[in-house]
Amino acid sequence: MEFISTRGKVEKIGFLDAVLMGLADDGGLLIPSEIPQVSASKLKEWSQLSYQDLAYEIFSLYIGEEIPKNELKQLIAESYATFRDPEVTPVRKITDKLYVLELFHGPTFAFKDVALQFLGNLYAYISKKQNEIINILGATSGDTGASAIEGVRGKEGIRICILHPHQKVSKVQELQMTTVHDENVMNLAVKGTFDDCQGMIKDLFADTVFKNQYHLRAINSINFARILAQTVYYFYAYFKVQNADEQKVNFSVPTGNFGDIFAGYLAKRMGLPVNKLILATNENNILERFIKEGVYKPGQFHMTYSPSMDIQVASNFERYLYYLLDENAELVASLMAQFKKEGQITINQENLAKTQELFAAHGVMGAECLQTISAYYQQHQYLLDPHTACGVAAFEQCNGSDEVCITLSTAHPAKFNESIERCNIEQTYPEQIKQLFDKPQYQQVVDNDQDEVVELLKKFFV
Ligand SMILES: Cc1ncc(COP(=O)(O)O)c(C=O)c1O
Ligand SMILES: N[C@@H](CCOP(=O)(O)O)C(=O)O
Repeated sequence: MEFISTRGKVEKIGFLDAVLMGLADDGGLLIPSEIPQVSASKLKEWSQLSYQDLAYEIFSLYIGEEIPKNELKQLIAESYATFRDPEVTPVRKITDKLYVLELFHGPTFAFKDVALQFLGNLYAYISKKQNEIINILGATSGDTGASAIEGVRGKEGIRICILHPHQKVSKVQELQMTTVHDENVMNLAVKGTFDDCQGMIKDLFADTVFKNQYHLRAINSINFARILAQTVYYFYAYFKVQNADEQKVNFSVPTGNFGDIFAGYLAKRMGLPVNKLILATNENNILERFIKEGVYKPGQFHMTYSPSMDIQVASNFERYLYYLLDENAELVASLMAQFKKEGQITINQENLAKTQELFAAHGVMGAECLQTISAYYQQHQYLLDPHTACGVAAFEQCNGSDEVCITLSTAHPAKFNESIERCNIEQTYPEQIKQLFDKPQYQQVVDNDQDEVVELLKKFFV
């Protein structure tokens, strides 16, 4: 399998080079040159597989011979051995219409672990095999950072620096990142928003001289390996729905950077019979507005009960745009340049209709989010975290009466007790989270200033 850029200015490269490149060198995003197709008979075979075996089959389609079979199997086994549930991502049936796909059984209690446990091990593998220096630079609204740090802490040949928006992540998220005291980890708390953090790292990745000099590697969903690992649970969950092939099966996805829902889009393009992708946002609803109106334009930033989705500029939107525009890289490049200049992209009516054929969207306001948490707790004795609650509220709004829906549960409620307490629900913290409160924190608070960050990176990355 070869990889190309959404902006068309990168020579075709293999999977491992795509992982190391992270952001495409022309500023675009890497995607497979062709999307592998999975036949109905293959799907039937896959429906019987364990999570790990399914991951192996799907990964192999993209990795080919670049990692020997037994080594890939070993990487997958190690990555999912850290999960607390033997099914890795179990599916719970809540009602006849609603299933919840629990993605929070990994070490940091968020869906990010599914991809980042694998990517952390993959980086360690590449570092050892190819003697590559791995200096990871990432931005987080709370979950990616904790998960990426957990995936590589203490690993030889790897350093990691994570930027998070100061005082705009939950307390547990902050503690998960900043109580790690390994010398290969640096946490920078930026006085700004997640978009500021993400903007900074994207600029640094786009500066190929700096990127190559300091061997910068990405763990955000700009890295295609993240998307790939996240496609697996769409297949796995679909196979768990009773009589899925006789029903219309939707997925409802709490969305910020458009990464997780893009993985669902990719699964559909590979042949998984997904009916509709329901995009759930909070008050930061740029993506809801895009799906309803065809205009992609950042709005005012809001702090919400679902802080991990407090995102305005969604990295993976560009990947979707590429496919929406019939893989016309030149057009994508010019639209992205226009976005940089004018802060807005508008698609035509034909493309809006195409988008609305597959996507529905609902922006969930704070009161509706809390009300959904309370209602599901009372009626189904099931405690939703605020991001998942947005997904469930969007399911209620957008699911057709003849459709079933799998809502992605992207985090454990214990990570967001600030929001759960507002529903007057007392929850018990898992032991791993409880112990964080006794530990000292290590982080540097910095201004929202790229030069200040660069100086710190130069000292930290060897
Ligand atoms: C708990 C949680 N839910 C949902 C999201 C949104 O996922 P994505 O950015 O892939 O759209 C995030 C972060 O991105 C998250 O941390
Ligand atoms: N919500 C994310 C934001 C970063 O998204 P990513 O999927 O591109 O890593 C987070 O928790 O950090």
